[in-house]
Amino acid sequence: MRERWDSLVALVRITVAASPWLAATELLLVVVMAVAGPLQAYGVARIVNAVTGQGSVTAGAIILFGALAVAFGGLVLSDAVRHRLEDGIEIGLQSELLDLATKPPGIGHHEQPEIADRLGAAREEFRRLKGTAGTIGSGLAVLITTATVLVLLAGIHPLLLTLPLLGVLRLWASAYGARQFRHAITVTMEYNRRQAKLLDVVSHPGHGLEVRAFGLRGMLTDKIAEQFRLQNGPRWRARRQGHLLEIAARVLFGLAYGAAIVFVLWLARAGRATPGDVTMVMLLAPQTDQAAQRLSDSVRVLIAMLDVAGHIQWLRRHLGHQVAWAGAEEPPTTLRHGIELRNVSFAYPAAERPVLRDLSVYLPAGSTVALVGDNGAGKTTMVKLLARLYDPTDGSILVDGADLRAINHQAWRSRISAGFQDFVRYEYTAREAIGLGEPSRLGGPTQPRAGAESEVRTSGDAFTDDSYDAAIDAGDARAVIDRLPDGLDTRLGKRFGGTQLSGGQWQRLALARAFMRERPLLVLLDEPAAALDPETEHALLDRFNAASTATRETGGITLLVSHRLSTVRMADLILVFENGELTESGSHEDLMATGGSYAELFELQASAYR
Ligand SMILES: Nc1ncnc2c1ncn2[C@@H]1O[C@H](COP(=O)(O)OP(=O)(O)OP(=O)(O)O)[C@@H](O)[C@H]1O
Repeated sequence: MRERWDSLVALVRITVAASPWLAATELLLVVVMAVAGPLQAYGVARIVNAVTGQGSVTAGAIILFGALAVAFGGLVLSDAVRHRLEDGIEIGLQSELLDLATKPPGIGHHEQPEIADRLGAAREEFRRLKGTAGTIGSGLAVLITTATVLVLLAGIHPLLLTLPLLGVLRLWASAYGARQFRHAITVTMEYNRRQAKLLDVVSHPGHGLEVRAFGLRGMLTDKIAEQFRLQNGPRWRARRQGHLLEIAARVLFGLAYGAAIVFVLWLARAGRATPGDVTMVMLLAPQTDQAAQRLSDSVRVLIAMLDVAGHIQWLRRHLGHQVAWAGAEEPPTTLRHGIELRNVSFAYPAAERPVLRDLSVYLPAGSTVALVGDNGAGKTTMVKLLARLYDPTDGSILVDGADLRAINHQAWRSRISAGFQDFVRYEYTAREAIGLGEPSRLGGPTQPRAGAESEVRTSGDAFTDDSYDAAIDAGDARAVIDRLPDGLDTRLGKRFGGTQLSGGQWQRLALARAFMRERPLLVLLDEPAAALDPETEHALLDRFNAASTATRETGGITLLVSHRLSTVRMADLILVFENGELTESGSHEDLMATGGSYAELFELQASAYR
């Protein structure tokens, strides 16, 4: 109950935040229009009585036409107000959800099923909240209409109050059905998420070749249909139950309506009711029915809205808490000593076993460090911890002695450059796709929204052509750019009518991007050239080293993850991982002299090339 109340408060706040004035106007209009309906019936009754010789026609006509004018004017005005209010709510919620999903410093929240479910549900249904003022207003309006109708009917005969009472029964049926349906939605959210994921696999153009080559289409579409069935079975059953209950309540109301008319006719014949009373019952009884219908619609919509508002409120609480772990200190301008991992252990969210265990290692300033080890040994996880996508579960990472947790994560990341195996294919112009390696100097579309906290730290003037040339050469992307019809200004990607690139060409642009940031404190290269042959990877690393002179000047550390030991041997320090633990460390010569697993693997790889 308390949760529902919190959701209701959140719902009202969301609407008022969009525009207090528009929200208040909408509410007022709805209330005024609510009184106008029953007043019209009252006006007609007065006219009928006047025609049969009781009272004046003028008074009845004034009430009738006054109520009609208010209803019409209110309708026109409320339409305009509602649209503006709805737009405000939609824009506000859209950017809030985006902020909630992206503001936490790490990415752990995306991997927690409850957060993923609630984020998915909120994203899918947040537009429902646009109509909050209308729905709450309409509920209030119905209550006012019903109160007016109650007074008018009670004036004729108290027994007629049975009609609005049956309306309450209908309302209960509707609320019960709506609650059952929302419950069915909540318990089937997981199937919805799986279905979305599978749809993404089937419909993503990049997956087309593999899906067809393995003949997976049939199997995947069957799986999608299965998730659809699992999701919709309980939802349809809940909906059907709700409908049956509502139909039963409506039939009961219809019978009571018939009985009420017979009853008031009997009263009129006995001289205990006027012809105006008969007309009024005939007009008001359907209004009670409509009121019950509108109120049950409002209740159904409100229950759905409360669910969505509840998700948003929950996300605010949980993700807001995660935002709190963002530190406030600035990173050092230059690294004087290096980065130390002290007794670091790490387990992924919701995972039972730690992936890294009690890792202690010193990465000296200005050095190139290579991470090697079997698949799943924990190399990428260490890279993610250094980029502060996650915080260690135990132990700490010290940057020149300062705990990384105390450093502002955005400021820290603005001093990191990176090249990954799973790089992003930005379908912008080639200039932008490369320049995004240092967005603060790119200008234009990457500038933050007004009022939003900037993720982009200014680090110098806009790029010159020389900056691009140097990065393109270092990333070995010159041939790719030369073949583009408009050079750097060519739009990339077929989706927006641009030029499509091959996997290797995209990769070279990603590498050029990694060279755009000047004076980084940390360069993270996680198998950035996995799709290239060993010689090209070697040459790339040489270029990276040459370009890293500036990095070394600032004490910057280059961290390279690679399975090719011929490339790795040039590193100052090689760290060998096995099953989440650091088993060997030292220079190539040291490790070869030790004769451990590194030396064994190096010999094995070298013999394959002899
Ligand atoms: N997001 C995640 N959630 C849960 N477990 C994860 C996640 N990412 C990786 N893991 C697990 O952590 C372990 C280490 O993964 P990691 O990616 O660090 O290995 P790696 O040494 O980089 O492997 P590779 O050489 O294959 O890239 C693996 O067992 C993997 O299953």
